[in-house]
Order: sequence, then structure tokens, then C-alpha cells
Amino acid sequence: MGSEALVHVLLVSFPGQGHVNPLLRLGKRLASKGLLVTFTTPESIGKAMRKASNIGEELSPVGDGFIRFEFFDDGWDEDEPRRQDLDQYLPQLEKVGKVLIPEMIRRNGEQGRPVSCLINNPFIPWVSDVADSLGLPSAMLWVQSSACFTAYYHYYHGLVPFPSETAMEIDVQLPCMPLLKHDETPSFLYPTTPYPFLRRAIMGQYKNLDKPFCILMDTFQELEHENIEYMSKISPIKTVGPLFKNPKAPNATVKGDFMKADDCVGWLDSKPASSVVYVSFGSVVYLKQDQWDEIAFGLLNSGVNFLWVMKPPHKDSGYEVLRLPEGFLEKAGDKGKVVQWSPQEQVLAHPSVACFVTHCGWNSTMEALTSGMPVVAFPQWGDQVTDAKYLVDVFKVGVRMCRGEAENKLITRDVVEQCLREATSGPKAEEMKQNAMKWSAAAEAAVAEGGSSDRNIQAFVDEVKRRSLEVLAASGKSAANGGAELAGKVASDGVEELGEPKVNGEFKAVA
Ligand SMILES: O=c1ccn([C@@H]2O[C@H](COP(=O)(O)OP(=O)(O)O)[C@@H](O)[C@H]2O)c(=O)[nH]1
Ligand SMILES: O=C(O[C@@H]1O[C@H](CO)[C@@H](O)[C@H](O)[C@H]1O)c1ccc(O)c(O)c1
Repeated sequence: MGSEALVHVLLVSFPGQGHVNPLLRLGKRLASKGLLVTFTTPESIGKAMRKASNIGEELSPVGDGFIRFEFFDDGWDEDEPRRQDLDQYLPQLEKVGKVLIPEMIRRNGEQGRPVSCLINNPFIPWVSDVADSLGLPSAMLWVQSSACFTAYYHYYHGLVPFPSETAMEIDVQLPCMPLLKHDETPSFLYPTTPYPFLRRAIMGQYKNLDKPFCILMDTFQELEHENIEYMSKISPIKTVGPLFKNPKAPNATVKGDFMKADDCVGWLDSKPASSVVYVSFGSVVYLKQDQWDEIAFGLLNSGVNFLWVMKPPHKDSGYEVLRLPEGFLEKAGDKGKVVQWSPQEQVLAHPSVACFVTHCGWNSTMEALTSGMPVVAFPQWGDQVTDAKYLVDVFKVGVRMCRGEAENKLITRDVVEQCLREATSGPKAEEMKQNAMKWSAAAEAAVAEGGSSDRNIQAFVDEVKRRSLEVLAASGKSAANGGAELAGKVASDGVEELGEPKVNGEFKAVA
């Protein structure tokens, strides 16, 4: 079947690696279930993605559907430094996006690909306004844990007290969550956060939360069971994770990396099973030079093999270029490999890797859990401090190396060494590995056909198809422009007659 007959969904992404990855993965999932998916983000990132990830103009088949890319111009010069300042960049994206996304939708309609639904990730909540103004349904992909969603929700609505200027060190009790110490709550909510613009960005999403008909989440029912059950009574959430697993299209090669991954799999192949520590702090976190030095010496002193990602900072980020201690690479010899960017999914799945020293971004957290990989938690800010709490105390797959940037504490080489030893050998390491393997099995089951996430994604696809008929009817499409063909396709797929979402996120059947 040609792509013209498929229901078409437009995915609009904030241009950050930790946002593009889960939204693109969702896109592949939706495509594998028979939708046509267009993925868009600003051209500044599109350029990097095309170069690093082999993205072209053509349509890529994924399972029963297709995915394609279109990028939009954010209206700034190629080397505009203000892109690094979200307080300036987010309003710019909103200003141009509100004009260019409707134009993109119109163009697609004219080319026989009418768009039936928009999906965004956080930081760009105006996408739902665009959808509303065009009479299109919209959904949002929440790219963090359900626990963090809950924390932000309760903060936004003032439902429980959070650390404040007058009571900075209070514990926070949120429904169906463990008691969080003040520094385990998402740190953008601290009154002292150096990133108030990220709090504003997230709160902007909550302000618009009544617009999307569904909030998809890259987590799974079995992982955050009680919390998800609680939140789905007050918000239309649907868990669809872990999105990086796509059993229907396991070989789909479409990727959204901004940097080409260095080759390190051959090096990993040469190492014994469970002998390598993988160290990566994601795409945004940069540590200070003195902390970097302590990690370097901790790695050397522990005697483990290690693969360490040392990404170069963006030229306008204001971060200093980190250096390795003198003679570090010589001393490490073949025991260590330092790369600028790694193929992380492959690394975490590699039998030579024993544990992952991570900043606990939610993507890294889900990838580690799903790969059965114990972690050493080195969170810095935002959701990372909450994810670290869960990895260590709830999921029980990690040892804690630090409590976050707000602690302002240098983690010494001795502590680094001790944590690495604890995570790689002895009874604690064994126990964490077993727990990680259990989460991995649960994650696989959630995305397998008929699993909790698979059912939710199927229900979402069915709902999008149902709504697409309403959209076509409202826009007066006829057989001549594809409407009947589309309607026929949906009917022949036996899509359930579904009504408005209930408050608990289930779709109730139309009588
Ligand atoms: O060397 C690296 C480092 C990170 N990643 C990917 O980049 C994403 C980082 O997202 P996360 O939420 O963990 O952290 P962020 O970069 O957003 O802080 C994850 O999907 C990782 O697999 C990667 O492919 N190679
Ligand atoms: O991508 C950015 O932040 C990361 O987002 C992940 C998903 O929400 C999260 O799990 C992780 O901890 C974050 O590091 C990001 C933040 C700030 C910024 O200026 C960006 O350009 C991207």
C-alpha cells in the first residue's frame, strides 16, 4: 500500500537529544503500527541529524507504515548564539512555529498527506494551540518518569508543599511515591535553581495540559505501577515505554543522533564479559574540570576497563573544554577508551559492559533498566535527582555516587573507586544485576504484542484513526482528495468505535 492511504501524524520536537530520541522512537512505533509519521524539529538540528544519522528526503518504511522528516527554519542565522539561551530561544520557536507548522500542515494536505494529529514533547506546548486552531487533535509525549510528572503536577497546582525560600530542606510526600528528601525532588523546582527558565518551560507545558487528548509517557505500567494508576485518574496518561524497544520493527535503522557515534563496539568485543564500566553524562550535562579529574583518577585506580564519553561542548554554551589529566590515556592503555559520542543502545546491550555511570537522564535510565544494566548514579539537576532516587532505592539497580549539583560537593577519586568496585563485584553487584534483569524482562513484556505498553499504543493508534475520520468529515474532504480511501482503510482495519477520553484516560466506547 502507498503511504497516501495512511493516517498521517505530525511529530514536533524540541531540539534537544533527550527529547528528539523518545519522540522519534514513538514515531517509529506509530509507523510500525501502520501510520504515516512526519517528524519535524528546527533545521539547525535537522542539519546535524542529516549529517550524523543518514536522514534523507525519502520515506523510510517501518513495520506497516512509514516515517519521513521535514525540518523548519527557526528564523535565526546558522551560528546564532541565542539558541543556547532557552529564555530567548523558546519564545522564538513559538513565534516561528505558530506560522511554519500550519504552513507545513497545509502543504502536506495539498500533497495528498492530510495531517490528522499533532504530537509534541515538553518545552513546546504551543503545538497544541496550533492543533486547536486548525481543528486537529493533539497529544503530548512526556519524556520523563511518571513520578516526575506527578511532582510537577502537584507543584503547578500547589497541592503539596515543596522546598521554598523559608523551608528549603523539607521532605516532600507525593501520592503513591516514596518520601522524597528536598534534594530528590526535581531540582528545577528549588527556589535556588540556576535554571529557572527550565522550570518556566516545564510549567508552560502544564499550563496547556488540558489541550492534548492524551499524554503518552515513556515509562511502563509495571515500573511505576501505583503512581501511574493514581495519576491516570486525574490526567489522560497512557504509558507506552520503553520506546527504544520496537519489537515490530527491531531492525529499523532511522536514528536521530546529532553527532556521529564513534566506533567502540569492536573494542568492547575484545573485552571479557562484564568487565567494562560505561561512563556517560548524556548530551547536556557538563561537569567541572576538578570533578572530571577525580572521575579520571577513580577510573584508573579502580583498575576496571572503561568506556568514557567526553562530548565536546557547544561553542556558545559557555562551558570550558574539559581536559584529561596529563598522561591519563597512556596510563589507561588498552583498559580505557574515550569517545566523543557512543552508540549508547548498543553499548548498554553489550555483554562486556558491567555497569553504567550515568547522570540519570530519563532516556539513559530507561535504556539502562531495559538493558538489564546496573548503574552508578551521578545525577546533576532536574529530573535526574529524582531518577537517581528511584534507581537506587526503588528499582534497586544502582549505587549512589552523588546527590546532585546543588550539593556543590566534589566527589573524590576514592569515592569514585569505591562506587565502581561496589557496582562491579561482590554481593551488592550481584543483587543489582538480578534486579536489573527483572526490570529488563518486565520492559520487554510491556512492549511485546499484548503487553501493557503495546495495548496502550494500539489504543492510541485506533483513537487517532477514529479522530482522523472526524477531521476529514469536518474539513469536507471527498473521495477525490483521499478521504474515502482513508475512511475505507480505517473501516477495514476494524477500528473500534471510540468516544471521548474519560478522565482516567481510558477511551469509552460510543453506545
Ligand atoms: O554518547 C552518548 C550519550 C547519550 N546518548 C543518547 O542520548 C540520549 C540522552 O538522553 P538522556 O535523557 O539520558 O539525557 P540528556 O542528554 O537529555 O540529558 C539517550 O537516548 C542516550 O542513549 C548516546 O546515544 N550516546
Ligand atoms: O534535553 C534536555 O534535558 C534533558 O531532558 C531529558 C528529558 O526530559 C531529561 O531526562 C534529562 O535529565 C535532561 O538533561 C535539555 C535541557 C536543557 C537544555 O537547554 C537543552 O537544550 C536540553
